[in-house]
Amino acid sequence: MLERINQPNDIKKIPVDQLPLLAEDIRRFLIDSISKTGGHLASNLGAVELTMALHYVYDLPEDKIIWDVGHQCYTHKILTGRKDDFATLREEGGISGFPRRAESPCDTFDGGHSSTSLSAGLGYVKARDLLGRKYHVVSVIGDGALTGGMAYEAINNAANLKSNFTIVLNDNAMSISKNVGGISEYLSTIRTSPKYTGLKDSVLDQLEKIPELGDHMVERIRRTKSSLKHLVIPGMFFEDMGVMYLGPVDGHNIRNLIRVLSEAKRYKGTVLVHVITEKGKGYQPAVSHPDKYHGTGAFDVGSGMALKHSRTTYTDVFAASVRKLGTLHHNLVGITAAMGEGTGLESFEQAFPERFFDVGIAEEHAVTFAAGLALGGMIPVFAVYSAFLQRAYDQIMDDVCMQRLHVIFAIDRAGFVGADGRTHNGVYDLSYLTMIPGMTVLAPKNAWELEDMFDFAVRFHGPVAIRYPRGQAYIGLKEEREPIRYGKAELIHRGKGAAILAIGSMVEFAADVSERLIGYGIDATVVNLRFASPLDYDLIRELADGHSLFLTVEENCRKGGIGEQILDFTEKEKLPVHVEIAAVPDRFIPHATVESQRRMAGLDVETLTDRILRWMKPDHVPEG
Ligand SMILES: Cc1ncc(C[n+]2csc(CCOP(=O)(O)OP(=O)(O)O)c2C)c(N)n1
Ligand SMILES: CC(=O)[C@@H](O)[C@H](O)COP(=O)(O)O
Ligand SMILES: [Mg+2]
Repeated sequence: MLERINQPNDIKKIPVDQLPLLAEDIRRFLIDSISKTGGHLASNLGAVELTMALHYVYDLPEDKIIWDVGHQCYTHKILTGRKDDFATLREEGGISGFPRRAESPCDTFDGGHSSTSLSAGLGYVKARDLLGRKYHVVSVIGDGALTGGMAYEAINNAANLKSNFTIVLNDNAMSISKNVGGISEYLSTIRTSPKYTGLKDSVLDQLEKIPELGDHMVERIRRTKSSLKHLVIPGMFFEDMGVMYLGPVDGHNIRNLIRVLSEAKRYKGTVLVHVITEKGKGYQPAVSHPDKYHGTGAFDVGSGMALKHSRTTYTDVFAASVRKLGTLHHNLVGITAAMGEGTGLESFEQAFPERFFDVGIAEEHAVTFAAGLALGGMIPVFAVYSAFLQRAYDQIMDDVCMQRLHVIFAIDRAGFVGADGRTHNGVYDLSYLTMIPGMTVLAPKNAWELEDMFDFAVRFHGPVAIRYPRGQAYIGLKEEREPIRYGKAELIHRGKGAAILAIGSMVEFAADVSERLIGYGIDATVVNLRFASPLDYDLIRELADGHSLFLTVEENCRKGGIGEQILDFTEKEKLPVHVEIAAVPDRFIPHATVESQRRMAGLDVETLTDRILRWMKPDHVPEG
């Protein structure tokens, strides 16, 4: 059946009663394909029928389907002619794991970060109406993404709309972990309420009874609900916000989905179709552990076991540290914005459930919530991915830093992240955090230093951020373990001529570069900066004597990074040293392996070595 799908709208040539067979084929394809490349398996398995129904009802690329986050868009990619590209999913030069407008005219909004689809959809709707165009706009949002504040800002803005805007709520009761909070409880009440059952039947019964869907169908349903307002009516929250609610609908019954979506398409106003799906559907290991298969590496389909086993990660080190600190400090609390598993904070949750807060996908709230906790006498640790913290910039600045509050930011995925690509690369935090007055920013060179930095951060008073990369923790330079002192760098090796000033993940590279340089007769100094803010200007000033070259190395963008700050300092102080800056260039680096992304940015041992040789030995001919 899948061989009949080669371009957008091919699905419409398949009779409705055969669509379940196509769904089976798609699921088989997804499991087989993702087991080889890795990817977001469970969310995609759950959204197969929903995506098929959307493609059946709407005309692409004229109509616009906007996927929230976008991690569930694989069936959409298959149905729009990209099936054969799945062998390259999330690989360098291959298709992205998220919708990308550059990849297909059927991708209408680039995804990656959560809770944006309703705002983007409403923007399309307004543009359509103003320009007198006729296409339809559908935003597909998960129950997890619906915990994000932007979604409500958009719903608020969509009130009283007089033209069609369809929101599909794909509710599987899961974020990455189990969805939590008030909205999740509300949705669960709708799903399970006995009062709802009768009403659900009546919605579908009415649709079933009408052979040709009447124009006024939705209005009739709305009137019926209004007259029953004194009961607990499913979706009344949305209705009260001015959004027509349809559902809940079984998200694996394609025929019903097509009928309800066709009806929603006719409605003049904002309509929300509440679709119930099962995350991981069709693959038992993913149904049993949707969190583990939310995003996965390559795995064996038979056993469900991962093909690669990673060694201790920085996330593991953080998890152990924060748990230990939780035992020592009874006022330490952990906060996550729906990333308990990814950040390792779930280990703290197991030990101290009453001191753990999953606030939903609400990074802005998490930061100001932490500010309140700090003022109330707690030591909050907000564990968050670097790229997602970007959302909460104003809150970090005004609510935490201006009030000099002791909030600890545990910033995971700082640096390149590989397969998720440019939306998830955490290569801006050193710039956006160090420019805030009073913010202390650290980055560890290895596993032990991360532990030491958390000990330091808990004893510190004031806002403090520790950033560390995705993946395996570096276990070299174990013997270099000077105590952490505020604003002080660690001198790993004192040489002469050239000094490499590196931070975090790049200290390992600096050590490798210095070893290579020995072969060229250069005894380079190696500095582990440790603090990005405040920088150790005393040491920098001291090193300017005896070194004609500084190579600064950071896995962060050049603009506003530590390299620029050191260059600025040496110029202001008129220090007799040339500063070479190795940092992420001024462009978005696409998905690839982390090694390759670093190479694209010039952050690899060969390039760094060449940069020093070019300065120290002008006759040097670069390798390759
Ligand atoms: C701003 C932001 N924070 C966190 C994430 C990480 N994240 C990606 S998907 C997801 C869960 C989304 O749940 P839901 O919308 O219900 O989709 P499902 O996976 O259940 O299909 C989270 C927390 C993100 N992409 N963006
Ligand atoms: C879609 C999304 O934002 C997350 O699922 C993300 O892909 C997780 O990344 P990690 O694999 O680094 O936890
Ligand atoms: Mg969900």
